[in-house]
Amino acid sequence: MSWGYKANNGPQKWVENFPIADGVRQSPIDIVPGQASYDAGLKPLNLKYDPSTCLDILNNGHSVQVTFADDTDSSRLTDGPISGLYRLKQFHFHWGASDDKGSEHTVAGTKYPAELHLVHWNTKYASFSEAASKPDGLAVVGVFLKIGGENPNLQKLLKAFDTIKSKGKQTSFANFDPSTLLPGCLDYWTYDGSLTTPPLYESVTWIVCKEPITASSAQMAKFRTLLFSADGAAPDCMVNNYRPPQPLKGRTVRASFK
Ligand SMILES: NS(=O)(=O)c1cc(F)ccc1F
Ligand SMILES: [Zn+2]
Repeated sequence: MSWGYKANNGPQKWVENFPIADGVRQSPIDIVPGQASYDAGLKPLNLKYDPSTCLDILNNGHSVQVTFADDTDSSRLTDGPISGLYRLKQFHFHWGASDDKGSEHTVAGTKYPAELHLVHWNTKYASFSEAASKPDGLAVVGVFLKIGGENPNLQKLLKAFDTIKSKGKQTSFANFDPSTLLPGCLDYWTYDGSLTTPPLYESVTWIVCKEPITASSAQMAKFRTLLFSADGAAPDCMVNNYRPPQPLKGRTVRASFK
């Protein structure tokens, strides 16, 4: 049986097939603002996304993912805590069964209803796959979602959900600008971490935005209509697809803001 988020295949069991689950730089973590160190040397994030690189939207059985053409530098991240240029590969979300949980990172123990991850890979490597296992291979920008007014930019994604309800479904998805999902203020926390799903590679420079974006409770309910299960199998709601916070193990969390 493959990994998932249930009692019999979830985060507490992943270590059996992926021993790095007990590693020294695992993600997510609880971010405690009072314990983060302000680093004046941290640059502002420089994100430039080209909507024409948006390819498709997919239910991969663990999340909903929007994939981008990454054969050029036209959608990329530079500056911030990283050196070099990292290309956008995909973004996806993690969310709960109810509005009181769902994010992977937490802030002084606070869970948000969802978390967006924008996944970028270091162009010093030849591809995402090659970069994914290197200590400086990936940079993931995390954005919290909180309950508020309806988010019109999220609406474009949600409209596609009916056609990708079950695992393995995908559909073309063009001209979406992921920068419309970023908060106005790009203050961030950063630390060295890992993928939050198997294979849990310790290859991620995490960049977690302090300011959340909003989603309405109805929009959050739409995420919960997606299925972990494939067409024809017993329907299994895609909810609680988040890993809980992991031990800091001596790591420092830096803040780009005072
Ligand atoms: N949740 S994550 O951003 O750490 C992540 C990104 C990937 F590209 C692959 C696996 C992952 F778990
Ligand atoms: Zn993620």
